[in-house]
Amino acid sequence: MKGIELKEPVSTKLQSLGELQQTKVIALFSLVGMTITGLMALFAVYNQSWTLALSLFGSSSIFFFAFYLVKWRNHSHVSSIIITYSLYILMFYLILTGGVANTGPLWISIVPPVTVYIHGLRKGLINISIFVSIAAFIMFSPNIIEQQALYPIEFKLRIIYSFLTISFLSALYEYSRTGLYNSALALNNKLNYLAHFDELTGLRNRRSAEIILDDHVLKAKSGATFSVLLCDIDFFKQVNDKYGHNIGDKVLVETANVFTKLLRDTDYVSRWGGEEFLFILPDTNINEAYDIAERIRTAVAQHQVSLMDHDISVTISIGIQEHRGIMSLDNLISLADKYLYEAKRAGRNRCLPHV
Ligand SMILES: Nc1nc2c(ncn2[C@@H]2O[C@H](COP(=O)(O)OP(=O)(O)OP(=O)(O)O)[C@@H](O)[C@H]2O)c(=O)[nH]1
Repeated sequence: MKGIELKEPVSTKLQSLGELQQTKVIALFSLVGMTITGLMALFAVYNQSWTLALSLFGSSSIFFFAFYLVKWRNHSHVSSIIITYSLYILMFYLILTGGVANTGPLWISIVPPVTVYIHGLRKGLINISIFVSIAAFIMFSPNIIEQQALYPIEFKLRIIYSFLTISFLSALYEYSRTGLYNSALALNNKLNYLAHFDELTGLRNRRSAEIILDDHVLKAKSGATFSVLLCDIDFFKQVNDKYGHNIGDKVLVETANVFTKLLRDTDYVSRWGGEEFLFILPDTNINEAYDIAERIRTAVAQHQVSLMDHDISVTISIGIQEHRGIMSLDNLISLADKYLYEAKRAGRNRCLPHV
């Protein structure tokens, strides 16, 4: 049943905005990575550190490839994997060789923010733990390769301490960032829901019904038929006056439930106003619409709303109108309203016109 189903999925807009932003950041990371390693490579050439220059140029090309993938091929996931792991390999290389004047390990502080942003908190922390274990192993193990850089123990310890502190701060930042993002997403869902649905009954609201009506009026130009039922609860003011507004609300909710249970999969029902409801019945002529209206009217009249000490029931009046030819939306609704008014005048608890 389409009674409580959204035409376009909620939250997708904000979600895709978030994905778009992440794609942009991945592109930016790869661009910055490419530029920095490129500049460092030039600096290494200037210093005649040929192996370092070659590795940095290699890294710069990999970052360019990651940039190409995200920018022109839309492969942001592959690109993010390339950025992360080529960054790790470059860092291990800098720790191992010392980079320029044994300052290579200083660069590992960029690993935590990049990792948690790209991989999220859980996967990011796992990656960081693996990274720091390997980095510590390289720094603290006896020489793995011949030209391995040697660092004073105080330097190695402080590099690890500062790395852990930056990891903690990055995780904290990512935690609050995702928390805020999720609250914005939930709020967006709620606003989107309220823009299309009535909070009390859960039915579509008038705005949503008007969008569907516009669509059907347009389709009717190419020969499609549809009908509307404008329905109003009889003497509803008396229900409020006698039992109070809260019971009045309960009656509205239960009446809405009766409606949704009776609808066909293709039909729509909306809360048009206070105690007024509008049904849209696609591919339905006036005769079929009358049968449906009668079924709805009878079901509401037979339904008992259970209160603490007794039950109450209400009746409804319905004005029916089939869309014909190039009838405008206003014309369609005002004709349905005219029949509803006649049904009220004729004694209520009825559907008009008779067919
Ligand atoms: N409980 C409750 N009452 C509502 C809500 N919206 C509108 N109403 C009430 O619906 C009543 C409508 O009253 P009227 O327009 O006089 O119509 P009626 O008493 O139903 O009489 P007829 O339509 O002529 O049969 C008013 O008392 C409104 O306050 C709502 O969301 N909750």
